Amino acid sequence: MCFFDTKAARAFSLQRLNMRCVEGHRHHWSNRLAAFKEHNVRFHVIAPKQRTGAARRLRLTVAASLPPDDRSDAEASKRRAMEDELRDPKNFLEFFLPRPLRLAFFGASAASCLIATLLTAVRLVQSPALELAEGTAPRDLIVNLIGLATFASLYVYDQQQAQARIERRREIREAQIAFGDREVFVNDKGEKMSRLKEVNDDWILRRLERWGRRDGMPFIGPAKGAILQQLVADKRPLLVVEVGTMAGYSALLMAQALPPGGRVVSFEKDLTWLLVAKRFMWQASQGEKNAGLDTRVGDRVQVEWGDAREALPRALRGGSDRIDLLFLDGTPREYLAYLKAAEPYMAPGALVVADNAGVFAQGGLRPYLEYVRGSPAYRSELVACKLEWREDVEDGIEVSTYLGGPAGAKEAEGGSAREAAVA
Ligand SMILES: C[S@@+](CC[C@H](N)C(=O)[O-])C[C@H]1O[C@@H](n2cnc3c(N)ncnc32)[C@H](O)[C@@H]1O
Repeated sequence: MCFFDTKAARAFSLQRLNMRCVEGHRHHWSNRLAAFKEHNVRFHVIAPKQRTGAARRLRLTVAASLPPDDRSDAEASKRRAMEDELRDPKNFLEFFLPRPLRLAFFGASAASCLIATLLTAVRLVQSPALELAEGTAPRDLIVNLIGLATFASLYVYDQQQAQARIERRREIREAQIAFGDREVFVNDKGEKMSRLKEVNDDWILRRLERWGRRDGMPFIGPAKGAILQQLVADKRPLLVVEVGTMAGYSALLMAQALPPGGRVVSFEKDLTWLLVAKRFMWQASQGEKNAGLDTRVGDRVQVEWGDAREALPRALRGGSDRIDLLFLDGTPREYLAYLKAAEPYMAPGALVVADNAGVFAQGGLRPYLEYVRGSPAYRSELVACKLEWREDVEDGIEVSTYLGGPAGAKEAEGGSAREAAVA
């Protein structure tokens, strides 16, 4: 069982942002814990919903042992029914009157109406004149027939609803397997099962990719992201500075590829994105995968609030750390200003990576590109690639090697220092 840091959750307004990790329902903790445990359901407590006296409701995400579709043995179907029952309640009534009780009630009521209808019919057949004269039998017959129809319909409706929910869950499971959030495994009884993967940095990246693809978010995307990750892995920087965090997608990608002791300092001027990114970094540090690491992946990213043109020098001034890799992904026409602000803090040989050097080459990025391509302090080249989420739009990443200040520039003129700086 894994409890998230509820204090940190509140700090980043998780309840308000209400972006749930995985599918789940709220259940009354004390009533449901034993049953969940019995059925091997794992909890991730995200945040307390509210605390009113003894009634403490918790938001749960369920990494449950969901049964597969092809199991037919009695024990498995019993477990499936129980799990469905535990997860089904949607309102007060359903919570206190679970489906087996509801079905028993509807079934018994329908049966009693049927019996009463038959008895009344027998009475009518045996002595029709008497019953018709008294007038009670026809009335009883109608009342019982209405009761029979009502309870039988409720019974069938409830069954159909249950089937529909089971079907919907199956579709959700299949979708989760397809986009990689759920894994299929065979348990020790030889049964094929599926379970949600743990929430960690990979999980967050998959989620951000889905979000980015669906809504066309300007995250760097998996194709350019792979190039960026490779640059980080090859360069092995101890200090990466990023301008433009947004949700933290590129920051996480770089953090995954850092050498031991490496960190990413990422600047974001928009407060909402800052909070969103901090939240994702916190989530990206969860899971068993991260527990085994010296520094959890999300913890390697430090998100700073402010316009990078002022915040960057402010953050680095006075420190001895030098930037080994600078990733520019803020406002295109400001790239040159970011670079100028970072230059005094860059280590010779540092890499400067600028996103969207293809789509904005003749627009906002022009002064920046002219600078890095024309300055003797840089060796620069365009790595051509497609725009994020688009196969039909050409883009590129400008990768520039900073050869140092005036000294670097002089060596650059000599030519041989370039190779040394790159190496
Ligand atoms: C293209 S998005 C960054 C995407 C992110 N790097 C990724 O790949 O996931 C640009 C972000 O830069 C931020 N930004 C723009 N100008 C900035 C500045 N001067 N300082 C800090 N952040 C800035 C914007 O608020 C926006 O969130």
